[in-house]
Amino acid sequence: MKLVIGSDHGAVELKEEIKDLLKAEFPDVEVEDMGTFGKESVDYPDIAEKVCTPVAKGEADRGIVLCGTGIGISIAANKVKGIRAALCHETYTAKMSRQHNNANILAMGGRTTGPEIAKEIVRTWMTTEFEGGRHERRVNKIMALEQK
Ligand SMILES: O=C[C@H](O)[C@H](O)[C@H](O)COP(=O)(O)O
Repeated sequence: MKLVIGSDHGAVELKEEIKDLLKAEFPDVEVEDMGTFGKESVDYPDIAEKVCTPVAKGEADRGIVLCGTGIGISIAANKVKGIRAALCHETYTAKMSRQHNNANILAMGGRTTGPEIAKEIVRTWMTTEFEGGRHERRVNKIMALEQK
């Protein structure tokens, strides 16, 4: 699996924590960091585009996007055709975002979610599969909205 990750200046530390977790616990996952790499202020829609474009094109399987709250970057991510981004603050929604919504992007906030909770969310999100069935019909309807 290939995973792309990116954050604005509001979550650069959380991004590093998550990369460390992925390296330690998911060594088979290829991780590409799309930035930002410092504390200088950047615009989260630019980061969302950098992460979501390869996922939408099928060049990466999944992505993780981070900003101060996770709100702005998840809104931006969901504007990219083919993206289903889920903003998660705890593990239940992370699990459901995979089982029911087949989320291909996980969004979190570096100013709202502590590193240990965030790591649990990532573990859950990385290891939960889409259930399909009735959920597939609904996800297909979500994707059909992009054509209207
Ligand atoms: O939803 C947006 C994110 O939380 C941003 O990280 C936040 O708006 C950035 O704010 P500031 O420019 O004040 O650091």
